[in-house]
Amino acid sequence: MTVIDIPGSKSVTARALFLAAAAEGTTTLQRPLVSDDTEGFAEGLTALGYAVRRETDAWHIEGRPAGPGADTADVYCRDGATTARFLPALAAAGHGTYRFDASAQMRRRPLGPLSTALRTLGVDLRHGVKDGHHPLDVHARGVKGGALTLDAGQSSQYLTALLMLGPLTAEGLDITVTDLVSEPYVEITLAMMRGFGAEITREDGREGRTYRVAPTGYRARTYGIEPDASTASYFFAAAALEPGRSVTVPGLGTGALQGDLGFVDVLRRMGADVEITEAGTTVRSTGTLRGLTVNMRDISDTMPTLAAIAPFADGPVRIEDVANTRVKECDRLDACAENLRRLGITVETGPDWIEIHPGTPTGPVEIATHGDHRIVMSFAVTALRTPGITFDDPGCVKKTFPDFHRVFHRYAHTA
Ligand SMILES: O=C(O)C1=C[C@@H](OP(=O)(O)O)[C@@H](O)[C@H](O)C1
Ligand SMILES: C=C(OP(=O)(O)O)C(=O)O
Repeated sequence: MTVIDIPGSKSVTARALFLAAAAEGTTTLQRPLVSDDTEGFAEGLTALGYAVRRETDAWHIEGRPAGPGADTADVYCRDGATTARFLPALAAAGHGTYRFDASAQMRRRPLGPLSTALRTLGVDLRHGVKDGHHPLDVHARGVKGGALTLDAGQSSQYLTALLMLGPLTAEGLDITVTDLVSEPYVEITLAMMRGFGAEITREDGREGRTYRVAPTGYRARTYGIEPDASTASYFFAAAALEPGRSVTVPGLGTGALQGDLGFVDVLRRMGADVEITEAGTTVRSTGTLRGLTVNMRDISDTMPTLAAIAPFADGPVRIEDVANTRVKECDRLDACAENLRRLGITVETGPDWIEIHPGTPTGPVEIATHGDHRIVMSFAVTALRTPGITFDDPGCVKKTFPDFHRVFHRYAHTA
């Protein structure tokens, strides 16, 4: 049995940074993820005039309930969509003029429905180059609140940004959602907001579901960040793939917030032995890997993980309802298909699905990563059983797991 210590959750760290910045008092985050995305988020907060003090295993943030300390700021969001989508909402609650920009990769990713929603709330928000994309300018004068309707069918992050803004408005916010992907991420948001003192109720009506967020503000606290479930998926997949192996991830158990831990249920359906306790999760290979059809709308960050082990299953693996993976760091359906085909595997794709047929991936092949950390980490799992796999940009794992190659190599070479 191999025990793997997985770094902190990106999604939990990003939310915790937002909530801490907006809270009354000083918050300590224990075991935050230290990676390009979360360092970019913390730097964004610093640019906006928040005091963030970083120690090795703890980050301390002085909250500013009235909003950013800076009157003007240039915020560079790097590749991080949590930074690029959450921070403009935080800034909107203050008073000042803020410019947000991002990497070329993030500039390509949409945020139109979030911009429209913020404008509906009276925020003066202007796009610099292309409507619905970074860069953007926010002229913030506080947000009164009110009601709005949101289509979060492309990204749940629009909803998370607005929900987290809710307690900072003068009168509260009612958000009616007509469509929603990645719903478990919204559950993380709600649980964490409540943990920082927010009050939210939910009503399901004919037009959609409405979240009512009260204008309570947030309270500072000490908050422990759980390990990243999407990162853990590579190790769980590796364990399921290789007869005789098992992986235990401590700290990701029955109380985990992240929906992506549900990836182990997919592995269980494929034949792996899975045990989830309060203390952590263990996946063991049974020597069987069955094909299946699976809807991954809720856990689509783990779609590439499954695609990368799919050829080793005894029948086709069909992954459905993952259209939004086309607007991530790259078009992940196309990137998975392209690389699997280069490895000699038969693959079909549609607008929101991919079907992968059994086969023996064959190198040498240089994986086209498209600068996407998940393409690298997923095909590193394929490489356990495929000699000759290399990557055109192995370093892009820094987005969420800078130490991935060392940790994965050590896993691969310990029995
Ligand atoms: O809110 C979050 O922390 C995230 C939500 C998901 O995005 P979408 O809602 O855009 O699918 C997920 O893919 C992303 O990695 C992190
Ligand atoms: C899609 C991802 O990141 P984000 O949307 O937070 O940039 C991811 O980490 O897979």
